[in-house]
Amino acid sequence: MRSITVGTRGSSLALAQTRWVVARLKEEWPETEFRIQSIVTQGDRNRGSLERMAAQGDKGFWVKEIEEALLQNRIDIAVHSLKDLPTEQPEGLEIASIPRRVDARDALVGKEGMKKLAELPQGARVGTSSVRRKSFLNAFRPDLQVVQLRGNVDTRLAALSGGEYDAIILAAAGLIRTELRNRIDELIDPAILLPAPGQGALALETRSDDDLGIEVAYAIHDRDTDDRTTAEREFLAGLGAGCLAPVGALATIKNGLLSLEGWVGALDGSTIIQAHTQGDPAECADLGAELAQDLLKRGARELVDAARL
Ligand SMILES: NCc1[nH]cc(CCC(=O)O)c1CC(=O)O
Repeated sequence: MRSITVGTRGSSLALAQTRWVVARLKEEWPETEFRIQSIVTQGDRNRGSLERMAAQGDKGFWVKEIEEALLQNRIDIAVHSLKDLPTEQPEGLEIASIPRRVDARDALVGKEGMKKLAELPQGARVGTSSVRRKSFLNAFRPDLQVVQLRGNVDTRLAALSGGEYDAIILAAAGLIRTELRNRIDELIDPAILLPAPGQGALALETRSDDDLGIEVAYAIHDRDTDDRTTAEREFLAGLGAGCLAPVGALATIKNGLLSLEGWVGALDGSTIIQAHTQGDPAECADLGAELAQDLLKRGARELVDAARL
């Protein structure tokens, strides 16, 4: 029996999404044995210094050790949250497959009586770790107190029960994949808060010369999700930004037409630049790159750079 080792981070979300991937792969390749191996990354070790890493422009802190394990043949397929994966692939590695996206949206989880963003009382304390969500909250509801909230999904929910926050915002996909869908009080309309590029999608990464690993991973590839997230990630790359920038993007495909929304904001919400484009899904990469150029002409670089300082 041939055996494939699938590597991922050790968080409950990483393991849940990897078990999902392996179950799907097993359906396609019943004769193959799959093992799961968890790997500790720099992001897991140094939670407190995430901001410093972002300031230094370090983009790979959730994936570096996992990519080393791939390159050293310790694992054959790596499972990442696509939004954590830098837009440039290291030499010798490639994204072999992007499975079907779950839900790209952000979710609000609130205390009793704090179940909708628009209905939160003045001054409510909202926890989030992301500069994108912070920028948006400051723009949409400047009266709210945006409070730092770090850690994995379980830690964040525990902080909410601990009473430190009135509500928290996190990716819906993370809750759905860890079977906490029932905790979601509101799926925030992307017309209000655009998700992070690639949010809610996974990436299966392999060695570029591993034909077997690529073939195995590709069996669960989803073309629509690939086109959509390619447009979003080219937009992010075109802005010269990474996953810790105040950048939102969401592509949808309807009747054979890809629509892409892009957004960049100042951390304090004082400035927001947004734009929209649409076209043939086959042109997804160009659509993303062009939208980035559009926003750069309107001052987006300054906003991306300001968030780094
Ligand atoms: N940056 C952490 C991270 N990376 C992926 C997810 C959620 C799952 C996804 O977006 O696919 C999360 C947590 C969050 O943003 O709430």
